[in-house]
Amino acid sequence: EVKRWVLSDFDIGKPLGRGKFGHVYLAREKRSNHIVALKVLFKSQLKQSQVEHQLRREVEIQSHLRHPNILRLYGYFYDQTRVYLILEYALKGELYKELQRCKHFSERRSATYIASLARALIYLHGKHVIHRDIKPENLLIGSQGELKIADFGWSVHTFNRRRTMCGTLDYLPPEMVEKTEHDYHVDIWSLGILCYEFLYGVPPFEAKEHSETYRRIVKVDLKFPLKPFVSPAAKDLISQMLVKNSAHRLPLHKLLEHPWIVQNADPSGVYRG
Ligand SMILES: CC[C@@H](NC(=O)c1cc2[nH]nc(NC(=O)c3ccc(N4CCN(C)CC4)cc3)c2s1)c1ccccc1
Repeated sequence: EVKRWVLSDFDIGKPLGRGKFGHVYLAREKRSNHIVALKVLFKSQLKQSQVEHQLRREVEIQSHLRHPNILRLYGYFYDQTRVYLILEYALKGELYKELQRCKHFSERRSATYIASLARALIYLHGKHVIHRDIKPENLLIGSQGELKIADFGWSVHTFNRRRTMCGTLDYLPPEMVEKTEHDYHVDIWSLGILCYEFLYGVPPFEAKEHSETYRRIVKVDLKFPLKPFVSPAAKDLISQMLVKNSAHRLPLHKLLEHPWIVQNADPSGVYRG
């Protein structure tokens, strides 16, 4: 009984943002007056980059997920030239812009976000899904200030593997940089990178040249600046996640019991400022 959507089912509003292969618009479904985000992707660009299979997987995976910190995908449709994804509207926008505005987040805000993302990843991994692209640009903020993981374009079911990668290198764990096999531990690494960037405002292995970032990642050349002040407990958590041997990274359920999370994360998963 899957509904066949068409563009005329929606009133299109202002453009919300843009990403690879297309734009996302505010939209209202006419019959229900339900506000959604309509992601419009160009078939020509998808074909050119041979990512149609990735988009099919994104839709397949995201449409079956139900979690407060994972952006809902309600449906999709296409016409001659474009593919449309009907997505949950995240009212407070893009996390990376908020991070740019604040420079870096407090320990309480960072811990609250990291704990909610850990719970979302536990849910995902429980469904044998790896997101593989956890970074500020793929995180949105809902109406209550809660984080929503968006853009499952790089997610995979664990039984199949990926070959090529593109986009920012900063979040890649050693095993993906060295193109060895990888599994759900990659998301633990990326969450550690994210925690560092929330607290310091920059990712830990950032460098001018890609080759230098590569070298720092595979070496796990982790340094903690003196400014801004970050507690030893936070550094301890990050150091337990950014571990080269993926099997030795702190498991996500252990992360939720870590003293820094227990003492700083708001139990509701919502940062109220
Ligand atoms: C994560 C990238 C991805 N984006 C989505 O899928 C997206 C899905 C989705 N749902 N809701 C969104 N909300 C917004 O984008 C948004 C942006 C700014 C807003 N504000 C402006 C400042 N103001 C003070 C508060 C309100 C509010 C909502 C987005 S983006 C993407 C990928 C490819 C192509 C397009 C988009």
